[in-house]
Amino acid sequence: MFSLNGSSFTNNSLSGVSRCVTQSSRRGASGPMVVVAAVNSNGKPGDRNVSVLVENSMKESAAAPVEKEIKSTVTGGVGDVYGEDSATEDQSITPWTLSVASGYSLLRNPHYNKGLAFSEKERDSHYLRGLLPPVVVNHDLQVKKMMNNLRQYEVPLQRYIAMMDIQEMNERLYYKLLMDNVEELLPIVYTPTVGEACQKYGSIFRRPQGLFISLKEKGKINEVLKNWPERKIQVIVVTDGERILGLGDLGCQGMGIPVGKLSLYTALGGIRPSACLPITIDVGTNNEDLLNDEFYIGLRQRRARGQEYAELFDEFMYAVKQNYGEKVLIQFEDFANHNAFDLLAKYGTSHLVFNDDIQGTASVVLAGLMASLQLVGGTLAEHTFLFLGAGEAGTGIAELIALEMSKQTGIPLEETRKKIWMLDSKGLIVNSRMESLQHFKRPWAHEHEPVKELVNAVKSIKPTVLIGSSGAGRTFTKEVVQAMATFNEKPIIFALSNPTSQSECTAEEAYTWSEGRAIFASGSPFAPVEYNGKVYASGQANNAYIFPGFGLGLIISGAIRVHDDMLLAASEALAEQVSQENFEKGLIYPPFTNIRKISANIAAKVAAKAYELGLATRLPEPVNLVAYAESCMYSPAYRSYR
Ligand SMILES: O=C([O-])CC(=O)C(=O)O
Ligand SMILES: [Mg+2]
Repeated sequence: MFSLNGSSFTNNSLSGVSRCVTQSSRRGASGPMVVVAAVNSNGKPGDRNVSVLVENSMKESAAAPVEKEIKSTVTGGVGDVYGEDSATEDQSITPWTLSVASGYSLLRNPHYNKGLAFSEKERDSHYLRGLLPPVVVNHDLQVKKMMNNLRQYEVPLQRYIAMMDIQEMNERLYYKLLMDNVEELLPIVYTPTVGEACQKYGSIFRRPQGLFISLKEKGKINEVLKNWPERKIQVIVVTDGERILGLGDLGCQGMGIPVGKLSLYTALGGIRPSACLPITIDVGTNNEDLLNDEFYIGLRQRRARGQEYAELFDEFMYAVKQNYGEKVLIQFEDFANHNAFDLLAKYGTSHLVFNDDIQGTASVVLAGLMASLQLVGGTLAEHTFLFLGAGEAGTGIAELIALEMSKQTGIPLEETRKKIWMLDSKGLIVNSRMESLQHFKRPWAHEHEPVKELVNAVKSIKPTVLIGSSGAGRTFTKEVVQAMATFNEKPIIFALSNPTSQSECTAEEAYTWSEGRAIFASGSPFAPVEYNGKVYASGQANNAYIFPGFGLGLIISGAIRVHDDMLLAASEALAEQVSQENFEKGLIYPPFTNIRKISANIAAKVAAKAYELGLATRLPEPVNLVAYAESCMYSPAYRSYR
């Protein structure tokens, strides 16, 4: 129920407007205020079948006399809850209604705006007459026009900015564009262009996206969360900007990453946009260039560490739980190693948390390896792995591979780990270095003489699989790739570091130097390569394949914790989606064009695992989880407003 005084409401899907009202009314604020009441068809408050009347009351000063206006009521259909269609919501609360002060504000609200697609009837009933030119177009034509416009821009960053503007103008157009043109637009809103966008985020800054929580907000994070206009949050992606892709410390400008990841949660995984919350924790930056950049948008100080950092983070984590409950998924993204492992360990037992760089990357790479075995033969345990880079991605992947090997063979984890070697900036990780190793590297120290150079490690260990997770570009040299190709008929080479500039080698280098024999995948996309008259298309081993479906699976099952077995389930689900036709082209990942179907399959396996492990709270378990996952997905189709 709602109360006009704003003292109580129970619908947890309230728009931000109504929540603001509730707050300001409670405090008796004298500033600009919007009073929201929910009424039933008789105009009485408190019915489920609500109309929301928005009344603008400007009581601020004599210059702004009380202004009352009750205008248009926009009503949606069954399946939508407060303007959002997703069965991850309670479907019984329908229909939804939104009142807007005027047609003019409707056109400026990205959640509801349809632009030229408003019908004649809608133009009549929502005060839009004259505010739009006469033509009425459909969604498809809008998409076609926007794609034509986007393609005029030759510089990817310009396309990124144009996409930002579309998102701010018309959300459903943005998501339809992205979904209908996923292969073309993923490299724009996501890796690699998002990396450049973060580097220049201050300069291209327009309207803020997401929530910025800096040291200035210490002690007030609860209030900050309440400033966000949505109440029913299902996924948070949070970064502190210290290790943005392979680009290093970009401080507050790392915000592009949570924003981009959450766009994918919606477009690829079907989580409704209003349930997604991008957050950047700003504790400063050690990036001198940014500290001296007049357009930098973050705190101009060096990074807080130790207790100051821990306290801010703790306050944040508990405020999140308090505001959004224990089933909100918190995805950690692009933290530096030293924080990434600690935060995951610290909050993994009290919150629904997932580190995409450790766990999402691991799951996508394991899926690619499972698929590769169809091309090269053998079991996982029969292969030997060498990693360049022993940080979050490298050790995360290694651990998941070792776990899967152990499950398949019954050999203890300590033993399966011995099939996996790692080389960091100081050389091969060997027992004699044990004392000085960071804790997350220790399980990977094996008996071997010290080796400094990658090429020498390759020659000595003779891996069948070489994985780059170093963040350092062009480190798989010709000599390294050629060495891999001398003792492997089909060397498996994954150059995972992002963006493209940091990739350990290019697709062209991998195919050319291995004489077309490599099974190659990379974190950032590469165009198909022609070598000796044959075209080689490579796969993108990017966690974008996993996290949207993984998150959907957690949400639809009401999971309260993440478990490694769920990651293994996600890998299996993804590997199963690689078709014979894909294999024939040498592909070990399915194309992104089918990503929603892939995500539904991943979600179903993850959810099934959550039920099996007793970690699911949404009961009863749906009979057909794939169908259920699909039915839960957000659609960007326009609603018609009565
Ligand atoms: O964002 C991406 O493309 C993959 C990823 O998580 C990273 O590189 O940190
Ligand atoms: Mg990342």
